[in-house]
Amino acid sequence: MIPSPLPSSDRHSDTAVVLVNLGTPDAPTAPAVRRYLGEFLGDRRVVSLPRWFWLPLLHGVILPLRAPKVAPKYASIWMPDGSPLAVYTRRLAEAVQGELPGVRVVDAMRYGAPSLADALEQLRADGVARVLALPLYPQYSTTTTAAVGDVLARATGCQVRMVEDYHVDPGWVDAIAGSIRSHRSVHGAGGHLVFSFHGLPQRVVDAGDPYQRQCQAGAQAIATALGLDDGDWTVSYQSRFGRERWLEPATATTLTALAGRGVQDIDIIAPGFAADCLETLEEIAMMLAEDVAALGSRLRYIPCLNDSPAHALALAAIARRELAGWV
Ligand SMILES: C=CC1=C(C)c2cc3[nH]c(cc4nc(cc5[nH]c(cc1n2)c(C)c5CCC(=O)O)C(CCC(=O)O)=C4C)c(C)c3C=C
Ligand SMILES: [Fe+2]
Ligand SMILES: [Fe+2]
Repeated sequence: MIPSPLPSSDRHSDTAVVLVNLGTPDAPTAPAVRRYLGEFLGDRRVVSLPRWFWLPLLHGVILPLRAPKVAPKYASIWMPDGSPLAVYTRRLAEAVQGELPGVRVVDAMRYGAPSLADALEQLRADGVARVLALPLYPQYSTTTTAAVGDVLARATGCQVRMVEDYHVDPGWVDAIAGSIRSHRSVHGAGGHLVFSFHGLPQRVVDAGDPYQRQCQAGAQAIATALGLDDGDWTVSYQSRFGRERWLEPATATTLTALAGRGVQDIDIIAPGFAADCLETLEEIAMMLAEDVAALGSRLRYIPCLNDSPAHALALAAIARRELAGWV
């Protein structure tokens, strides 16, 4: 990875903050989607089926079928500078850099490019001694955050720490609440607010993953900050993949029930995603919005925090606090 040009004070800093996101294809084409999904779904943190069974199925059946189906969806959300997830993550790192002079801030991806392993190697080569990794997953999961930890554990030549989660961090809760408030001040308050989080297999949560508990606690903190009554908001889970049981209720089911109850305007936000991506822009803002419209209601999507100043401030505060305690 070629680091972006930075003021010399930052380039020569002995401390770095790495914002780590999931990753995304580098083009909206079937071969690029296949490469990306192959790396992502090939990680045993994400799919823990026995390798002898899963890898032939993944590469022989799932990827050849899924990549050509998903590539046009990526094409429908692609930005002039690339995949939204990559573009917003890069801009967010620049915004956080603005809040943390004297510390070098870079972005990296767990799967695909710019790869986290390459970023760590580059930082070490540049003489950085301390690296604070901030996975852009507000809620901890063994499927996502721990997979970042796997790469960090292999880093050599510098000290590495990781922020485990920030699901009820006051600055982050305020940033999300502020974004909902300003959306509602422009469009009016919808009849109901849905917090839609990426789903997980129920089996993963049953094995002790704290993800669902953190999603619930975070949504509750945001609802409290907004002064919402219990009946005015719902948590749901989207993006089911595969045949086993995933967390419930499913976002699609929740939206159908709300529209069926006659709720005209439904606001929806996805606080598990730091940056807009396929799962928000295509799945929620396009597909689910169409489904809701067909039932005679309106789904109003509130974007992720992306590279907003409030997001940069919240993440910079988390990083500053971690670095201050690192003596
Ligand atoms: C077993 C499969 C999956 C698990 C477990 C999973 C957990 C998980 N994922 C995110 C965040 C994102 N996922 C994204 C895309 C995506 N996720 C899966 C599967 C699992 N995710 C697939 C197959 C895909 C690709 C799209 C598709 O084929 O439908 C994305 C968006 C990436 C982008 O390029 O825009 C994000 C972000 C979390 C937070 C999470 C566990 C908590
Ligand atoms: Fe996912
Ligand atoms: Fe999806």
